Amino acid sequence: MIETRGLSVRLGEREVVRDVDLRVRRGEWLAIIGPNGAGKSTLLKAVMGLVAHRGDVTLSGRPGAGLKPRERARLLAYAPQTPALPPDMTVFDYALLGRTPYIPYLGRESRHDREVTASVLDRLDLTALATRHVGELSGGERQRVVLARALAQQAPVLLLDEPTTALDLGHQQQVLELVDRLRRADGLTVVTTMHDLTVAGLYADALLLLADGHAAASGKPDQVLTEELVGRHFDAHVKIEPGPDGRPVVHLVRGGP
Ligand SMILES: Nc1ncnc2c1ncn2[C@@H]1O[C@H](COP(=O)(O)OP(=O)(O)OP(=O)(O)O)[C@@H](O)[C@H]1O
Repeated sequence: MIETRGLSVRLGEREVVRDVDLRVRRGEWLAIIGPNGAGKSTLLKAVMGLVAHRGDVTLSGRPGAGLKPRERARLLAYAPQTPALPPDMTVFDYALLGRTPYIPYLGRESRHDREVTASVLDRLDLTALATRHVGELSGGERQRVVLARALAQQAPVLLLDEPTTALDLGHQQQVLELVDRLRRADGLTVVTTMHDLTVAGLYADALLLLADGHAAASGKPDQVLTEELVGRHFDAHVKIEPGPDGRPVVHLVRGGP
């Protein structure tokens, strides 16, 4: 479970996240949507404790502010949008870093830690790349390796910053289905930022539309993905229709603004 109250972040002269309250229960998936620069990544970083903020963050009932890094890492895993990867590290060793909250230092990992890591790599189609160096990977392969590290952490809350932007269609589906299975089977709580509004509405239970740092709308996908709200906040001309399962499908209309 994850909750924020009055979360605000000031960067330089600007308040880029303003007074955001959110609540995601165990096993729920919240997708944060919004135009470029709306504050989506900054909001995730504030929840992670990576940027100074005002307001409260509660993780699985515990105040985020008092948590030691190792305690936080056992509660919360995070896959950033553009992480710096150590180029000479192998894919396996990089994913194994996800186990560091449970081991004193790398090299002291148990057989269980290596098994968890191998299993995550397998589920993300990365076993064949396990001995390759991270610096030699394609963009989509790197993105899946970063996700593998976060999943190897086995924390009850997973924060993913645009997790599928570099992925081909098949790997997008593989990643989203895997995360979806984990939340259904294990009660994983998921918060993602996403630009593909149709995909956000397809997988998430709830959407938060962030505009200029504040929560402009929130609710079920069909309450947030309306032509009026999307048109206004993204400055886009769209048509939105229910898909085969009733979830909204967002189409761009040619000749828009
Ligand atoms: N270190 C910084 N100092 C000052 N402003 C910053 C800094 N980092 C980000 N910003 C600004 O904060 C705002 C929010 O940025 P953020 O990356 O959270 O947006 P976003 O919604 O994730 O955008 P995108 O969809 O483009 O990834 C932007 O206007 C950005 O320019």
